[in-house]
Amino acid sequence: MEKVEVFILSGFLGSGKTTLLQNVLTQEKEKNRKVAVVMNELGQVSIDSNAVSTNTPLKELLNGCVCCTIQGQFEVQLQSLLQEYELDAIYIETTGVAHPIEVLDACMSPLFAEKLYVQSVVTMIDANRWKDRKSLSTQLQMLLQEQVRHADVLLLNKVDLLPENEQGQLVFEIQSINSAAKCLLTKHAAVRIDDLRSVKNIERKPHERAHVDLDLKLKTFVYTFTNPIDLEVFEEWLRNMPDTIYRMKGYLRFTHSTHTYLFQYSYGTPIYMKELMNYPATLVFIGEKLDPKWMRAEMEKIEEGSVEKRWE
Ligand SMILES: Nc1nc2c(ncn2[C@@H]2O[C@H](COP(=O)(O)OP(=O)(O)OP(=O)(O)O)[C@@H](O)[C@H]2O)c(=O)[nH]1
Repeated sequence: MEKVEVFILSGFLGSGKTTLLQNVLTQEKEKNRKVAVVMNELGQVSIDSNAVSTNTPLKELLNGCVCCTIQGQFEVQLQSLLQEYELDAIYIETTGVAHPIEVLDACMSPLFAEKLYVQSVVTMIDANRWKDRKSLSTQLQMLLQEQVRHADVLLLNKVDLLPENEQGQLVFEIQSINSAAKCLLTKHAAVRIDDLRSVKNIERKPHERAHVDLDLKLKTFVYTFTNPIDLEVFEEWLRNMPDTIYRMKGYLRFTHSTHTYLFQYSYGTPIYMKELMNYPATLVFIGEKLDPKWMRAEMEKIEEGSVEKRWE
């Protein structure tokens, strides 16, 4: 029996892992290959799973990181995928703070030795985030380096947002950490699956531990708005929020529109996309020093501010 190919998609919060996943799933569909997805999210609510079409087998691992707290669940999910489906490939989207080697270790369990073949660890890098990484805490800087160091393929993504004359320097920095990996520059994670394959067998290096729960002070916070909110009030809050909130994603409803919007925020860039379906207005926040009490009060202020705006 052929082993099932496994791709581990790693990379910091908001670097473009889900965008890459959508790209490769489209290509796999064109090739008529049967693939499954394992999606791991830090928070207890999944937003990204809607990016995977309903006919792709999907296992979600919420509220923890495969690389530390929920390794056991991960093995169970892999096992059930292998039992339920005849697969050509499995794509594993890790949380933005996962250590790639620890996820790899989980796939290398003796349980799967005869069934899985880990094709590559692909690390997405948000070009501007990398450039300004010194503004992150020391632990997060270390994690970013580790994600680069242990990749087989490095995708320097979002180069559309980076001046062309700065690209060379970033590639140089990244390659000086990991010269064996294949390094590609991408916009919206546009890459051919074959580029994620055909990599040399890289010797796995010993790694520094950087766990979500133990070393990093990253927390998640989830909030559901009861009523539509005012876009200006919300954006005012975005401009002033602490810079230790690294990632937000979820659905929002605004007073100016009847639509639900998919909202994505990573590294200073908010994106709103009209949704065809109506989802609850639930927003997931990921950051350091996230105090739930303070966050709840802030979200309530946005709701109150939106009501006041209506009466102005
Ligand atoms: N301008 C620009 N935006 C991009 C690019 N790639 C992805 N994005 C946007 O960046 C945001 C985050 O992308 P995702 O693919 O969700 O990132 P992720 O790594 O899956 O995020 P997490 O799962 O939260 O860690 C989304 O709004 C994407 O549309 C790119 O090359 N250029």
